[in-house]
This record gives sequence, structure tokens and C-alpha cells, in this order.
Amino acid sequence: MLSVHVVPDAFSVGECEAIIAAIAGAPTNEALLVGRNKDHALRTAELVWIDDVDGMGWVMDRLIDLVRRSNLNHFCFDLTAFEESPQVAIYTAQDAGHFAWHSDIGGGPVSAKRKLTLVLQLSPDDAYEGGDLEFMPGAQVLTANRTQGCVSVFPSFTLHQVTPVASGVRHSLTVWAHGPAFR
Ligand SMILES: O=C(O)CCC(=O)C(=O)O
Ligand SMILES: [Fe+2]
Repeated sequence: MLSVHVVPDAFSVGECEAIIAAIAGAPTNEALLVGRNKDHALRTAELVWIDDVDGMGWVMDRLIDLVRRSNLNHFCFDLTAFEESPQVAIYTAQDAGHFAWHSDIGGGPVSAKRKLTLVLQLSPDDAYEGGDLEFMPGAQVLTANRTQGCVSVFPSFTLHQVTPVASGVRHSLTVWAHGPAFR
């Protein structure tokens, strides 16, 4: 079944903490949704684009490797490029950070070409309450493994959400792989 492929320990605890530390000084941009609209009912988070942060080349290399293996072994999609910077999302309890049910395939020239989504759990799972990443690949809702360093890879058309963060702060990293239309 084309569902969620999980890679536990894709990144070590030290690597996740290094990414969080590296983006801490970077300016954040309030989350824009596919189509560039701001709708707080849909999403509240701050975003940092990894391409804007120095010294993050190793992160992109690892993400490319993870997506490539996952696609080879599980999805077998036609993928041609990574056309968008990976983004770190910061969801705070103060803002009830969340992202309501959505698919990542948008109407824009680039977001329309998203085919696989990879999400890395950057924060330790006890750093926040709520903030669960959930999937609806069929009739059932699945909850992502929230262990720090765990990666979930899924078709970008899969409905998914992040439940509101009730306490603490959750960091995640998302990257998309793009390609020609499904056929
Ligand atoms: O933060 C997450 O776990 C998911 C982020 C997401 O769904 C997105 O950026 O499209
Ligand atoms: Fe998403």
C-alpha cells in the first residue's frame, strides 16, 4: 500500500539538536500556505528555509539520500528534482501552533509538482504536548512516530495534519521531491 514509510533514527539526537541550534539565529517567516495565503485557522507556525542558513549542505545531502532510498524501495515514483528549500517549522504552545488537514499538492507551478513529502521530527518527543503529525491515507488516521530523528516519507497527496501544540515547542523539518504528473 502506498502509505507512510518510516525511517527511525534517520538523524541522530546530536544532528537534530545541531539543526535546531543552526536555525535559531535565522529570521523566521510566518507560515505561508500553498498558494501563499496566510490563514491562521489552517496553520500557525514560524518557518525557516534551510537554504537561507549557512553550513546546512550536509542536511540536504542526507535528505536527498533518504528520499532516494525510500522511493527506490517503496514508492517507485518518477522524481526529477528537489525544487524547494527544505523548511523548518516551529510550532509553539503560545500560538497553539498547528496545521489542519491538508494535502501538499498545490496549484502553483512548483507545489503542483510535489510527489513525495519527507518530515523529520527534530524535537525530542517530550519537549511538547500535542503537536502530533497525523495521516489519513485511507479511512483510518495514523499517528507519526514522534521520536527525535525519525523520518516519515509519504505521497504528497496524502491528507495529513499537525494537532495543536498544547505545551512546549515542536520543531519539524519538511522537504518535497518533485516530478512529472502522476500517470
Ligand atoms: O510539521 C509537520 O510535521 C508537517 C508539516 C507539513 O505538513 C508541511 O509543511 O506541509
Ligand atoms: Fe504538509
